[in-house]
Amino acid sequence: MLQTSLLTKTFANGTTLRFPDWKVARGEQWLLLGESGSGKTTLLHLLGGLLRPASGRVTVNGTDLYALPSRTLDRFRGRHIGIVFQQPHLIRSMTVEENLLLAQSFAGIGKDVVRIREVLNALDMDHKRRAYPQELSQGQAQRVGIARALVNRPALLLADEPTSSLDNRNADAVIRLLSDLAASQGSTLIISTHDDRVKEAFFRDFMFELHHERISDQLEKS
Ligand SMILES: Nc1ncnc2c1ncn2[C@@H]1O[C@H](COP(=O)(O)OP(=O)(O)OP(=O)(O)O)[C@@H](O)[C@H]1O
Repeated sequence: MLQTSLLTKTFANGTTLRFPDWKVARGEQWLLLGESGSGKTTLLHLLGGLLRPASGRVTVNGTDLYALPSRTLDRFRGRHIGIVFQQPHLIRSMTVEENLLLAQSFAGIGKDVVRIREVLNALDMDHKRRAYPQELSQGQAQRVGIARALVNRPALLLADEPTSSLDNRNADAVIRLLSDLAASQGSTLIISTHDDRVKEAFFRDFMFELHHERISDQLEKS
């Protein structure tokens, strides 16, 4: 369902990152590993249609992302790709529910409050749907970020260091939720991390490892 070929990214200062090809099948759960600066965030942004590559291709469900005009790409991302960022970046003047309604509206999907409540319930956050982001704990805000990524039932769910600001208990809960929710709705999941807690939780799954500026190793644990 996800395929990259000959991907490179060049930044304004001339830094070029090169990524070998990667194929991910529908419903698989992967960890993207690598030390700080190895390119994990860059690769996730390329996969999520957020960062145009200098060359190469990203195909999601048969669609060549960067061949789409930018407005069509935005709509495609809203419908098919959910992204959990390191910090949830919720809109502070909007309640939890309004933040999720906005995600539906960006995807061109009509208001579906039933779906919003279903996702919030799954994350044990329904009681906070009328709360504003600044009234939430870090762990709660991160769960709203996950709800926003899941609300449109994305085929592809990308999470960039989702546990970096969380304590052990919350980190554990977030990983379990991401994994269970992705599995229950058939989403493909990719989590970037250098967090050992995540590696331990994902010992049965696939790993793609980045070393400095290139992905040099692909491991499959059984
Ligand atoms: N906008 C930019 N301009 C120039 N160089 C950049 C830019 N963004 C990233 N880089 C460089 O690209 C490399 C990869 O960065 P990236 O943020 O993708 O790494 P990472 O593996 O996600 O790191 P971390 O785990 O610290 O978040 C780094 O060497 C970084 O300095």
